[in-house]
Amino acid sequence: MLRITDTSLRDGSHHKRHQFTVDEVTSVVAALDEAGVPVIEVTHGDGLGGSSFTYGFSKTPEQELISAAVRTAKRAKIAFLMLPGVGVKDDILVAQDNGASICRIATHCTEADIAVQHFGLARERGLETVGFLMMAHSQPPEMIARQGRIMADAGCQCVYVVDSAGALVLEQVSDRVTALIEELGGDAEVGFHGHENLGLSVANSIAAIRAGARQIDGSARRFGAGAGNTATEALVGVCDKLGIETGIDFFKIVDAAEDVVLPAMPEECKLDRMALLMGYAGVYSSFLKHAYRQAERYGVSGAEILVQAGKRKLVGGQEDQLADIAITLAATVDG
Ligand SMILES: CC[C@H](O)CC(=O)C(=O)O
Ligand SMILES: [Mn+2]
Repeated sequence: MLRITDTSLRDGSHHKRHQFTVDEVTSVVAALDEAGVPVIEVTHGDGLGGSSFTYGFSKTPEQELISAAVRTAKRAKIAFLMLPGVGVKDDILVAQDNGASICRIATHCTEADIAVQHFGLARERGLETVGFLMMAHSQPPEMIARQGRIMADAGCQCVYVVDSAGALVLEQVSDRVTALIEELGGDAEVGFHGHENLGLSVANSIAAIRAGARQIDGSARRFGAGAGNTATEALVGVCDKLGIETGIDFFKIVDAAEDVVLPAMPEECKLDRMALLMGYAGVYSSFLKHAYRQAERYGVSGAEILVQAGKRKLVGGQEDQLADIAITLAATVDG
C-alpha cells in the first residue's frame, strides 16, 4: 500500500507564518486521522528549532503542538521534521518523549553527510527515519542517488526526492526516483514531496509512484509553502481511480480538507505570479513569505527578489540573502 504523509501542519506552517494554535492542530489531526491518513507531520515550517528571528517565531511552541497531535491521533503516527543545525539532537529526543514516532531529517540535496549522526541517533532510539533531499531539481539523478546512499548508510529508511521549488517536470521526477531505487536496492524506500508551483504536484506524484516511490507527501487543501503541496484529497482521488491503494477514505478526506483544514488557513495557497516564478526559476517555496516581507520593507518587486534568488541559487537557511537582494534592488532603483 502507498503511504501518504500529510504535511499541512508542518509545510502549512510556512503559509501560516508559524501561527498554529493547539485547537487548530487538534481539529486538523482529528479530521485527517478519521479519514485514515496514516502519517501526519507537525513541526515549525523550518523544522524543530525553526522558531527564530530568521525563520519566524511560532505562536505556540512546536513541542506543544506535537503533544496535542499525539494526544488526538487514534491511528495516525505523528512525524516531525528537523534540519541539522536549525534543530539539534536534543530536539529529536524531546519530540520522541512527546510521542512522535517518525523522524524526518532534511538536508540540501548535496549535503546528506550533515545528517549522519541524526539518523544514527534516531535509529538508536527506535524512531522510524525518513530523509529529505531538498531542492532536488538542482542536481542530476546521479547526484541524488549518491546522496541517498549516504542517508541510507546512516540509517535512513526512506529517502525522499524533495521538489522544494516545485520545479521538477514529470520525467525529471521519475528519473530521480529511479536513480535512487537503483542505488538503494532494498536498503531504503523512496518517497516524493511535491509543490504546486508549476501546477504539477499530483501528476509528479503519480510519476514518482509509477517509478517505484512508496511514500508520498500531500497537504490537505495544498496547505503548504509557495503554491502549496500536492493536495492530499486530490492525490487520494487520483490513486483511487488508478487502483493505487492508500487506505484513505476519499469522501472523508475531501470533507476534512474543506470543513476543517481550510478554516485553519489564512487564505488559499495561490498558483499566482509569485508561485509560478518560484517553480520556473527554481526557488525554495518557503522563501515566498520572506520575499513578500522584504519587498514591502524595501519598496521593491517581490517577483524580482525571487528571480534574483533563483540566479543566486539560494538554498534553505539563506533567507537573510533575500533582504540583501531587496536592499541591492532598492539601491539600483534609487540610483
Ligand atoms: C525548511 C524545510 C522545508 O520547508 C522542507 C520542505 O518541505 C521542502 O524543502 O519542500
Ligand atoms: Mn515542502
